[in-house]
Amino acid sequence: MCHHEKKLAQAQYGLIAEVLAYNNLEYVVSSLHKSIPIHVYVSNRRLAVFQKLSRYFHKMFLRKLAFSHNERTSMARSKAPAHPPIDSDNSSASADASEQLDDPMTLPQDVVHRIYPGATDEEISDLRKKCHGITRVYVMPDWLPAAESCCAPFLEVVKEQTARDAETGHVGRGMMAVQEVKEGTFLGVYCGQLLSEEEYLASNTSMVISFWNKVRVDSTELSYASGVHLINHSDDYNCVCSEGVLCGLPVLGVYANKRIEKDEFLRIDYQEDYWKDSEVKKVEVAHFRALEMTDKRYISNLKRMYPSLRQPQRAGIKKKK
Ligand SMILES: C[S@@+](CC[C@H](N)C(=O)[O-])C[C@H]1O[C@@H](n2cnc3c(N)ncnc32)[C@H](O)[C@@H]1O
Repeated sequence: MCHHEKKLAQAQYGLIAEVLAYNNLEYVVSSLHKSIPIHVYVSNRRLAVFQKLSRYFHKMFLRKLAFSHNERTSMARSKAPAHPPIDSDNSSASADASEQLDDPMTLPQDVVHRIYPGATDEEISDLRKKCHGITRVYVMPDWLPAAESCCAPFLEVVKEQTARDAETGHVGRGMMAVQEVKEGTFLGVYCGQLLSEEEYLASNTSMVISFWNKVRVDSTELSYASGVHLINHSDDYNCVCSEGVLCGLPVLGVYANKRIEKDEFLRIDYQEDYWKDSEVKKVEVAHFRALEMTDKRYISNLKRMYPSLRQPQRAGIKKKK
């Protein structure tokens, strides 16, 4: 790998999300895949770097995919156990993958959830027929390129998410749904700085996510970027991560794996490794925001729960006719 390529690889992994989220939409780059029409909106300034990254990541990650079959996504707190290098068992898969580089349709389809921005329902069903094993298709949501921040309009960053056990206190920021979210809804791309193995080992942050058991994305520096990096842990989770390919680039998408109610907190399973040797004590987080006594919804919720409150009985003696 030449120096320039290495620099590119270390560029913000989240660029793809950033590119899509910018308001300044001047270009439409189509057909990154030869056989599938894909449209990506990028700003003028970022077009060149985007095209370069696209080619580079495409090559690099197809190779990774080939040997990362069945590996699960997990949150990585800091020093995770060293992952085995590409061993001889995998070398044939890796070689196969290099041969497949020009043909994205030969990816190991059972682990790849492809994301096709801008695809219509017809195109999606057509894709499903053509590519066996596609289990999840993300369609680029309208809010992604248009939003001022990349956070979905139906999500909100909450400053303090409480623990379920009130005495335990808070677990820091959290993400909440401000309207009902259907099962399967795409919630955002996990973006941040792509870390090398050395950088990862030297880092000491709780904001690194590792996926394909090889790639680590550090979201420490992000201020908003879709907010999915702020989702707190719960064993009783309502969203999951899914490795995906967006316009030929690998992304880590987060989606709702069940219906999420209005005012419900988003929760994700960081998995056991994250909590092993952690200084932070894992607690069960609140699933819903407690409403202020003065909140209008508090009163209407009470009325819903206790219908008798709707028409308060007047004390007093009935007048005789
Ligand atoms: C990826 S960050 C999530 C966002 C974080 N709350 C913040 O404000 O930046 C992970 C950190 O959140 C806290 N956290 C998340 N879920 C938790 C839980 N169930 N119990 C205790 N702490 C939790 C821990 O401090 C953990 O290291």
